[in-house]
Amino acid sequence: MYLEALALTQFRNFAQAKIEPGQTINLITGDNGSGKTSLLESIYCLGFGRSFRPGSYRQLIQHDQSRFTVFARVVEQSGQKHTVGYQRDDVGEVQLRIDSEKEKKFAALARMVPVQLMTPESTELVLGGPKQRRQFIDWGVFHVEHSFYSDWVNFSKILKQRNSLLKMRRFKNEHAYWDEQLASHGERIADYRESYIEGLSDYLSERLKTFLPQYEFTAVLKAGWDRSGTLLDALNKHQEQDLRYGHTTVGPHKAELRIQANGDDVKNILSRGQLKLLVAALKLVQGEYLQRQTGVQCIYLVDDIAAELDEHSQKKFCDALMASNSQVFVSAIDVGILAELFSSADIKMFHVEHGTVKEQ
Ligand SMILES: Nc1ncnc2c1ncn2[C@@H]1O[C@H](COP(=O)(O)OP(=O)(O)OP(=O)(O)O)[C@@H](O)[C@H]1O
Repeated sequence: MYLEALALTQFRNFAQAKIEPGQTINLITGDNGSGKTSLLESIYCLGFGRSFRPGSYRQLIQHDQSRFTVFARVVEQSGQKHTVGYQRDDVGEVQLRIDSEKEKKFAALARMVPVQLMTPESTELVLGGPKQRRQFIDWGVFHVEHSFYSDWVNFSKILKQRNSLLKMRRFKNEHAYWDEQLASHGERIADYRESYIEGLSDYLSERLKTFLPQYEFTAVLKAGWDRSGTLLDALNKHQEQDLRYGHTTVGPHKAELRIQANGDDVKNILSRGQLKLLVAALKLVQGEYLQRQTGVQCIYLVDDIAAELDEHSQKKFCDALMASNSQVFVSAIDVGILAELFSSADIKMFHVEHGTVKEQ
């Protein structure tokens, strides 16, 4: 899929802005503080319902205004078009629209706008805690396996209930009911994740052979409990411990994806630039896998491509972005080397200046 039109109202420093992006490479240029990242952020909001930058949603609303709106016309692989709209006001009220109809669930919008983001901070995916990697896997599973979402929502609700009972030490009487529910959703979540990582692994190995050929990579998924037994058994076994800690210590919410290079944690072995290339590989293959499994193409948002990548690495990354045939939005201060890197692509250029954007 791709965005045929994007319109922002009172979003960050944009009072009103409209663009008609190209189907492949879109270069967004402008000085520091002009609004390049904000433009990418607005697209990200359609896919995630929140920003990738720290702070509250209120910071997305233009100063002295009371709401922001992001609107897009989405073209599916089949050629079918839909309009999607996301509005949020300063008291947190959210209005979602798909084809002018009100929509209650953000997941419906997210499904229509699969977005992958690369920023200089994206290395947190491998340097940060396991939650980042669980979110990475879950993005993929959510878009590939549609029944995952209801298991995930139910699991999260029950986990919250179970944890509050554990905290109040009122767990014992009710535990059988909660544990059975939690275990059945949890087992399914683990199965989905396992088969997703299994499917993704071949694509990842291939991509890493080009990106970082000097290393042998492995990606091992730990389910969050010992899967030689059931989750129900693990919950029973850890009940004393859970009561002591006041929360559930086993289950898919404790899953971890361990990525190693030459048998060592990538954190210990790769340079900053190599880590960025690894993360680029992870994000690219998620898009590739999504397309293979569902026929849907995701949108790549790339903020400041040059940061920490040498020219050789930038070329590998840009070549892979072009080969994906997906819609890509790349921000940079000036066109500089980007025009050369993307010279074989059909490029559309936009220039941002003080919250206004013009096609060039
Ligand atoms: N809610 C808001 N209302 C109005 N202006 C805002 C709001 N939030 C941020 N800004 C301003 O919007 C401008 C654009 O920021 P943005 O991060 O998008 O710039 P950029 O072009 O990506 O800059 P850089 O090249 O430095 O990364 C900044 O000057 C910022 O102060």
